[in-house]
Amino acid sequence: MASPVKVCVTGAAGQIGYSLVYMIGSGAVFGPNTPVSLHLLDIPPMMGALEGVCMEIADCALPCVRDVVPTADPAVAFNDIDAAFLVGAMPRKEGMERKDLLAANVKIFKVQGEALDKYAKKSVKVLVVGNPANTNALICSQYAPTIPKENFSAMTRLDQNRAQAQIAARLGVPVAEVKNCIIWGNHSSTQFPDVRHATVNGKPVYEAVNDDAWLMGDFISTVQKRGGAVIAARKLSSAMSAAKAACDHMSSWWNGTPDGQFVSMGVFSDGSYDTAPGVMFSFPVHIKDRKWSIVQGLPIDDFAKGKLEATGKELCEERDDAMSVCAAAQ
Ligand SMILES: NC(=O)C1=CN([C@@H]2O[C@H](COP(=O)(O)OP(=O)(O)OC[C@H]3O[C@@H](n4cnc5c(N)ncnc54)[C@H](O)[C@@H]3O)[C@@H](O)[C@H]2O)C=CC1
Ligand SMILES: O=C(O)CCC(=O)C(=O)O
Repeated sequence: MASPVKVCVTGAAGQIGYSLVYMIGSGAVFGPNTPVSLHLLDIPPMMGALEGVCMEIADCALPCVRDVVPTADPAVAFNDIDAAFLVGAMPRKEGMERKDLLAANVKIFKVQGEALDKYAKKSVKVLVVGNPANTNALICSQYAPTIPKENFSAMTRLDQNRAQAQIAARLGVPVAEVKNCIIWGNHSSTQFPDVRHATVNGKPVYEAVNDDAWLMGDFISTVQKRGGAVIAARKLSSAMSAAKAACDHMSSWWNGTPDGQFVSMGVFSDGSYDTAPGVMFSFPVHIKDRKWSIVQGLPIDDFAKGKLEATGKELCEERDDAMSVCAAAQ
């Protein structure tokens, strides 16, 4: 058997962590024949709960799990890792926007960026899930200057999955038949879920649905507000679906995207589609050999242009706020 992929999950004793470590251990991300070494990080008061999670991983008897390292020390958690799922952060409660978490959570990602820089492999692939995910990923990368910027990403795959599921439900087709839904911008209520380039069984979604008012109205707001709707119903934020999306994101990054298909990831903007360079903007990307590239040349109409501008403006504001928080914490 190959040598294990060393994978860190932060916030491993939390809600998302509980589903995520099982999915990684089951082979859903790195493959059913690839052993994994699970490095599980949480804060000192959660070490008891984390021990329980470790007992359960053992009791699952997962063939892929080579070893499990529970710890509250980032130096141990990030040591020589190949992949990181940065989940550990405060979730929002009812009535909050994700950016309300910025002041509390951005400092975590500064400290973890510094630790990744010191202890992780330079090839480490970092997925930030903790909110506000795009801006946390930006800060994390900023404090890890010896790791290439391309190795940091933020999760908008849950939004992509939500968009795909909404279209499938509307058309009464299996979800796998819907392809190439795009999430542009921020993982927030300004995100732009865009199905202008999506297909269902090869046919354009706009033709198949044949209801532009819905696609440009309720469809978009349903996806934008889905996280809040789950909080209102569960009194807790999305966890199972978030863990599944994190696995989908890392699996696409590790294994690549099929020809003709793309996925959405928050990545460093290079100014494509007139977005602000340097913010972590969600774009459609192709992935090959563990390298993503932004899909170029998609036509952007005036409606889409306005949406991209609004979400880009919010990302620039979040970036400026986050920089002030980090500067004040020096
Ligand atoms: N990008 C996305 O699509 C989504 C993002 N999220 C975000 O993911 C984050 C985690 O959500 P849940 O698991 O539901 O929260 P949770 O509160 O159940 O778990 C968070 C865990 O992180 C730990 N933690 C806090 N600070 C830490 C640190 N410095 N180092 C390591 N661990 C630390 C906590 O002790 C806790 O065990 C939240 O910020 C939430 O908003 C949630 C769903 C989707
Ligand atoms: O909306 C939230 O803050 C909860 C978690 C999340 O980011 C989501 O469900 O999309």
